[in-house]
Parts: sequence; structure tokens; C-alpha cells
Amino acid sequence: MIVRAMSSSTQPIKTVAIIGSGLMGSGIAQVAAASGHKVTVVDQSQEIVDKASASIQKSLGRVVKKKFPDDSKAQQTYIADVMSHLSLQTDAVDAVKSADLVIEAIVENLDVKKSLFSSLDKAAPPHTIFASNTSSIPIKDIASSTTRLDRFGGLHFFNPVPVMKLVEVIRIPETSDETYSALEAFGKAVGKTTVQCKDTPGFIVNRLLVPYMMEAVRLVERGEATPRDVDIAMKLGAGYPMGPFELSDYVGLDTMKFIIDGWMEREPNNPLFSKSELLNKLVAEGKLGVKSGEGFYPYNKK
Ligand SMILES: CC(=O)CC(=O)SCCNC(=O)CCNC(=O)[C@H](O)C(C)(C)COP(=O)(O)OP(=O)(O)OC[C@H]1O[C@@H](n2cnc3c(N)ncnc32)[C@H](O)[C@@H]1OP(=O)(O)O
Ligand SMILES: NC(=O)C1=CN([C@@H]2O[C@H](COP(=O)(O)OP(=O)(O)OC[C@H]3O[C@@H](n4cnc5c(N)ncnc54)[C@H](O)[C@@H]3O)[C@@H](O)[C@H]2O)C=CC1
Repeated sequence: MIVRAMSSSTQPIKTVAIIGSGLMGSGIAQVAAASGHKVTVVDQSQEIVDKASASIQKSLGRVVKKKFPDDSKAQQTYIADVMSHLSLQTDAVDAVKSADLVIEAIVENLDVKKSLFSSLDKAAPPHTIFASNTSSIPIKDIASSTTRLDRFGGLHFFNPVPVMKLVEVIRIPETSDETYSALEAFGKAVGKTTVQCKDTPGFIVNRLLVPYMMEAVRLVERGEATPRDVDIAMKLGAGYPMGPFELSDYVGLDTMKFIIDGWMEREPNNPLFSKSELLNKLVAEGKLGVKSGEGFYPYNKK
């Protein structure tokens, strides 16, 4: 059954443009297409979008194994159907011209996000709702680059998107009730449970999770334990599916650094937001985690 969210003008959200096709953008595109939306995914080069297309197909391969065990024909049909709802391109301005909803999932940098939204604001139709998937940047700061504050909000998905069942829906004071309802309905339409949070640093999950992950890095910097032992301890002693170092590598160390640097700038005296030399060193060396082939741990390059 196809469940579609409603847009602020009470028209159903049918078409979604997703800007950024990395870890998050490709996952959001997958669940949006799988729930019957027409999805356009945009990134900076054809090479990147081709990689995203391959990664979505790989992820769908995992989904169908569970959905249609031992039925390879049904598996292929499902994948082809989801992929037929998706197109990938490199022109964001063109992609938003027919979108009911634009979800931004590009690099965690305020200036880059503002510059993108400012250009999209001029190209998108008046009814189009804008949402950012930012991990840590205030939505109001991003929205200030547009003229549609009432049609702006946050939709914060979790990695890996096809598996994680939560979306945080964020409103700024100007977000209209209709826009908020449409964002919430979209989250539900793609199969997630939604929670509401004010526009505060890290919303709910990251405000609790990132300081914990950073404290694990500081614990290792103080020489108190190895990353491997911290990970084993938190999995077996606290029941987490991944230890904090595995999770940092999974999230991306560049994203972790963007988050903590941004918070430190805003609250320089908050010890929870203090920087880590080890994290900074790894990022400077290009060791960004699973996506670059090495972070705290080495990975097989794909
Ligand atoms: C930074 C931010 O702003 C916010 C964030 O996202 S913070 C990060 C939040 N995410 C987390 O905390 C993730 C914590 N880790 C986990 O939950 C788990 O380790 C995990 C789901 C990622 C992997 O689970 P696992 O049991 O170790 O591995 P695996 O067996 O491969 O996967 C479990 C299931 O998920 C599925 N799966 C995993 N990744 C998938 C993907 N990308 N696409 C589709 N399915 C996937 C697998 O197919 C498998 O399904 P079955 O159980 O039906 O076989
Ligand atoms: N990694 C994670 O676990 C999570 C990340 N987020 C947030 O989602 C956003 C994206 O993060 P990831 O997907 O992890 O990053 P990523 O590094 O995997 O992907 C970002 C993509 O955006 C593209 N991009 C950059 N500037 C662009 C532009 N101007 N136009 C089009 N594409 C552009 C890049 O080429 C790249 O493919 C960030 O804001 C991040 O904080 C939110 C939840 C979880």
C-alpha cells in the first residue's frame, strides 16, 4: 500500500527532491521511493550519483532477502519497482522545480547549506516545503537563507536509514502547523516513528549520543583503555549494538568533527563540547571512517 504525506497546501506530497546522495541522502531516497514517492536525488557529480544508485540497490538487496525469502523473482520485481520511482541527477535547481518536498542531506556546514537553500528558494514553487537533515546546526540558521520560513523544518533521519526507525521532526517558531503536519506525515509515510523536538543543538538523540561518543574518545586519549576494549565494554556491558568507536566510524569522523566544532563555537565553556586532538588528527589525515576505508579502525575499501 502506498502511503503519502500531505503537503502544506493539503496536496499530497508526491515528489521529493533529495540533495546530497551520501550515507544519508541515499538512505532517505531509498525509503521515500519504497513508499511510493517520486524521488529525485542530486549530488555534485555523475560519479557520485552512480555510486549512490549502486549503494541503494545493494541496500534494497538486503531488504528483499528479508521481505521475499527464497523468491528471487519477487525480489527482482520489488527492486525494479523501487528503482523506477528514483532518478538521479546533478542539477539541484532543476530537481526542485517540481518537488513538493526538498530534503537537504549535504555536508554539515552552515555556509554551504545556506548557499544551497538560497538558490533553491528562488527555483522551487511556492508550495514546496524545505527540510534539512542536519545533525547539529540550528534549523533557524539554515532557514534564514530562504523566504519560506513557514515552510521550513528539520527532518532528522538516522544511519542506516532503511533500518533505524526514528525521525526527529523539528520546527522553528515560524514553521506553520500545516508544514509541521506535512513533515510528520512524511516521516510516518516512509515507515518511521516520529518525535518532536525544539530547534536545540543536536535535538534529542545527538545531544545525548555525541557527548557520549566524544567522551569515549577522550577516555582513550587519557590512556585509560583502547578503542577495541571500550567498544567491547559498551556492547557487552551496556547493550549497545555498536561501541562508540565503531559508531563514530559508521557516522563519519568528518561529520562528528563538524558537529562538535559547531557546538564548541556556540558554547565554548561547555566541557561536553570540548574538541579532541585524536579526532582532529584522523580527519586531517583523511581517515573519515567506514566511508573512506579507515577511521579508528581499518576497513576493506570497496
Ligand atoms: C549522526 C546523526 O546525526 C544521527 C545518527 O544517525 S547517529 C547513529 C545512529 N545509528 C546507530 O546507532 C546504529 C547502531 N548500530 C546498529 O543498530 C546495528 O549495528 C546495525 C543496524 C547498523 C547493523 O546491525 P548488525 O546486526 O550489526 O548487522 P547486520 O546483521 O548486517 O544488520 C542487521 C539487519 O539490518 C539490515 N541492514 C543493515 N544495514 C542495512 C542497510 N544499509 N540497508 C538495508 N538493510 C540493512 C541487515 O540486512 C540485517 O537485517 P536482518 O536482521 O533482517 O538480517
Ligand atoms: N552520517 C550520519 O550518521 C548522519 C548524518 N546526518 C547529516 O546528514 C547530512 C549528510 O551527511 P552524510 O550523508 O553522512 O554525509 P556524506 O559525506 O556521506 O554525504 C554528503 C553528500 O553531499 C554531497 N554534497 C555536498 N555539497 C553538495 C551540494 N552543494 N550539492 C549537492 N550535493 C552536495 C557530497 O558530494 C556528498 O555525496 C549532514 O548534514 C549530516 O550531519 C544526519 C544523520 C546521521
